[in-house]
Amino acid sequence: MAGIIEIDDLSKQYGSGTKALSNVSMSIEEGEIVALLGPNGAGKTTLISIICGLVVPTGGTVRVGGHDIRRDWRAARRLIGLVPQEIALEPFEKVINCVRFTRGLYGQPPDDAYIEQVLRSLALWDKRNAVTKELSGGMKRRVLIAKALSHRPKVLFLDEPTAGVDVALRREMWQVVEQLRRDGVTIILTTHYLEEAEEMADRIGVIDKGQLLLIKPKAELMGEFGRKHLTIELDVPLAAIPADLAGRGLTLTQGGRAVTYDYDTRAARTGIARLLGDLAAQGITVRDVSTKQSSLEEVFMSLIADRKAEDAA
Ligand SMILES: Nc1ncnc2c1ncn2[C@@H]1O[C@H](COP(=O)(O)OP(=O)(O)OP(=O)(O)O)[C@@H](O)[C@H]1O
Repeated sequence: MAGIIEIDDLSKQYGSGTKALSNVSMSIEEGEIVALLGPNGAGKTTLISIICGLVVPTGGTVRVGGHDIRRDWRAARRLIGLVPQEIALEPFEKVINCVRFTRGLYGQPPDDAYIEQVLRSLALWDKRNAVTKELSGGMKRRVLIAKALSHRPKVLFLDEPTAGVDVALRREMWQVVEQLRRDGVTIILTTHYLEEAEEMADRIGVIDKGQLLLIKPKAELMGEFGRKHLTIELDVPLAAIPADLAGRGLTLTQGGRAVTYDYDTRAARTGIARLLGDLAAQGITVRDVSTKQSSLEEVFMSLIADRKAEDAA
């Protein structure tokens, strides 16, 4: 079955000559949350802007709900809401009017019952008559979401929804997104916060230099690229890794009181049993062991670093 968004062989070269996207294809299912990650200038905003009809592609096609975004742009755009990164609100307008106007701009008839539902779901109903300049940063962002939802889109784009906001506000935003997921809205978000993607996304796409490096379910990505770190706490501190254990990828940490060992979770043999045996053979006694899964941040950094190494070769 075709996804709610079907992107096929999409490319964009700006007039300046910059190739911002190269042959990107992906399919997004209804109800999914997809996080797009990539360094600055990777092409994420260009991709979102093309789908939302703000930038014209130089090649390829995009369909939203089966509608081609160029030939059938009106129908495609009706299905889309965009929450931009920058907060731009009319400062002296009441919250409820901002949302009503946006709905009108989409050519939709007034529907105050629906707008009430949206404002309530975003915990803005009590603030409906406040002018936007009186709102906190977190509330303003929620007004942007309310505006983007005002015409009942099926797909919501969030461009760096929590850029520059504090941890408490970020968590609040995650809860809003979780609520939208429960309402069945398909969400595509860009973020520089890896923990955000790890927290919210079903699938993660990594874009670098205009190319989609991969798009995978989060769990699969972590399993495939993830490594585990084993920390072995020692009874007696070591001054150095014994010569017999050199070349085994061990690092002395905690001022010699621990040894860390990185291993591939997919490997047939992790080497842990052998390592513990070899430590015992050296007369090194172990106080405790613990393991830690590498974070998405580490996975992402290693992906981008591999690309840089390939480019340099
Ligand atoms: N209107 C434009 N005209 C010319 N070049 C542009 C334009 N918009 C973006 N670019 C270039 O296209 C490339 C991709 O930019 P884009 O904004 O899509 O990246 P991004 O992944 O969203 O970056 P960031 O994370 O910094 O927002 C960059 O090299 C950028 O300089």
